Amino acid sequence: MRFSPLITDLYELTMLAGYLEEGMHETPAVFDLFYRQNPFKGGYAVFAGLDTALTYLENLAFDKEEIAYLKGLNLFRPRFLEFLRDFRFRGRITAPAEGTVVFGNEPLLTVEGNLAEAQFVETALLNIINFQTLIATKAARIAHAAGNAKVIEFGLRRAQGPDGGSSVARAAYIGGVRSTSNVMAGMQYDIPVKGTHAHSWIMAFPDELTAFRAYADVFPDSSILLVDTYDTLKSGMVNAITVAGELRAKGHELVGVRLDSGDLAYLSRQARRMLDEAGFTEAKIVASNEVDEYVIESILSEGGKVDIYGVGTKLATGMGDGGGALGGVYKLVRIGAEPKLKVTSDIAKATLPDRKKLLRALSEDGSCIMDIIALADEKIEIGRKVYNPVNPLQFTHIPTGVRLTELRTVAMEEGKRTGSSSTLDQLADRCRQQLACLPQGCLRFINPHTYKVSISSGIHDLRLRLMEELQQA
Ligand SMILES: Nc1ncnc2c1ncn2[C@@H]1O[C@H](COP(=O)(O)OP(=O)(O)OP(=O)(O)O)[C@@H](O)[C@H]1O
Ligand SMILES: O=P(O)(O)OC[C@H]1O[C@H](OP(=O)(O)OP(=O)(O)O)[C@H](O)[C@@H]1O
Ligand SMILES: O=C(O)c1cccnc1
Repeated sequence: MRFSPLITDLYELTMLAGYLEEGMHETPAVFDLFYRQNPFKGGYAVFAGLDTALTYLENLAFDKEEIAYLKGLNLFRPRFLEFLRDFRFRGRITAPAEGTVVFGNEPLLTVEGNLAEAQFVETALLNIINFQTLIATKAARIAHAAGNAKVIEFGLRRAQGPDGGSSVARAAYIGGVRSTSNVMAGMQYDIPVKGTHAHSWIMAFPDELTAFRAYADVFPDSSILLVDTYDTLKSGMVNAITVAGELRAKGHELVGVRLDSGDLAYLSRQARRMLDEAGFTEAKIVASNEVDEYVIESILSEGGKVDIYGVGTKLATGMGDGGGALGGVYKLVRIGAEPKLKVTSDIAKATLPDRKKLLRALSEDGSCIMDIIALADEKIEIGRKVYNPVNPLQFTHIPTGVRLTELRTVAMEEGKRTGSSSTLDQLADRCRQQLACLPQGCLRFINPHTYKVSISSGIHDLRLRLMEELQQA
């Protein structure tokens, strides 16, 4: 799939033209992509979007029409337009695998290349990684709340445009949502497609029973009937059970019913009772209507009997406190041989300089203990002093008995992928396994436990030295 290189902010192009004029375009540079606060005021994020980002980078090239369009802006010199003809990304990408659980301040993607290519890809990489990571995280929260119940993604109609809808389905799958109603995403990413029918199907027929019978006739082995058009318990459930009986008499089974309004806890309990009493113990109950992780928790706390949640708007738009968008940023951390620091009066916003590695300390049973951000060539040993990245007065030591693993690998070298893509199932499995290894409190929605992310003494000392140098300058 080709992404146009014009999927960018104008300033990436003006800076690129400027670097060319200044003769800086070939200077080696390193950028880190990271976010500061976990989305949804939650305890973690699920990294997603890498494969999409690599596809973008691998195919990055301006075609004739795009260059002609830029020429028509009367902004750029001919030499720059000429330069764009052979412009490609030939750098290195270091990143965690998709589905990895990550935290604020951790370098996610590190982009190394010449200043021209490494700067230019900022906007597109942020667009891809911010959105998919946000949605994978929301999906993981919803799937966690749902427990043994399954979740179908119903969000296309409320997603941020048709392409946003496809990214939603992909990222939601990584986060633990098992299927989508989005047929294009099904074809593109081999995600199982699932669905029921709308209220308009019922309204198009003279009455509800006739509508149910007609649907069941066409789909005798895959009907989920929407029971809330008139009255869920007095009409919808009664008619659905009639049709379930008729189907069984012909050797078929009703797959289930869908509730789309009212108190989903109460209605699902009643619907379950009615289905069971009529002998349809295997028929599933699907619940939809502005469902999110909080609604699911509430339904479960009241003994709701939902087998499958259909989740649309709140998943597809990453809605929620601290949601809506992931605030990932892209910062220069090294240029030429010099580590770089962006300082503000707020140390929490000062960037972490230089090329880094990201380590995770695991206990013997694989539980996550803490993450450590260190300089790429720094030796990190058990017992070493490490610092809180936003409050260097707080420090701790890497505990004994842990095993340190590198969370990131080189995913692209000289503009080419270093390995083949994983399947979405492998990415979703990784996410599930990693969430199971987090401290339990990180998964809770209200005031989650803050997972410890520390910086090494190497980064700490380098940051202090650079800050002092800047103050003296
Ligand atoms: N047991 C429950 N616990 C918490 N929230 C619930 C429960 N049951 C339903 N909800 C949520 O309450 C809200 C119900 O909203 P509202 O009352 O506007 O819908 P409705 O009138 O039932 O349906 P509609 O307006 O779509 O016909 C939805 O967001 C739904 O997800
Ligand atoms: O509520 P969401 O999580 O976004 O899930 C998708 C919703 O989309 C459909 O109805 P739509 O909202 O189009 O109309 P309706 O609810 O008024 O029938 C469906 O019936 C769900 O209610
Ligand atoms: O198949 C469904 O029931 C469905 C699909 C999209 C949105 N709401 C419901």
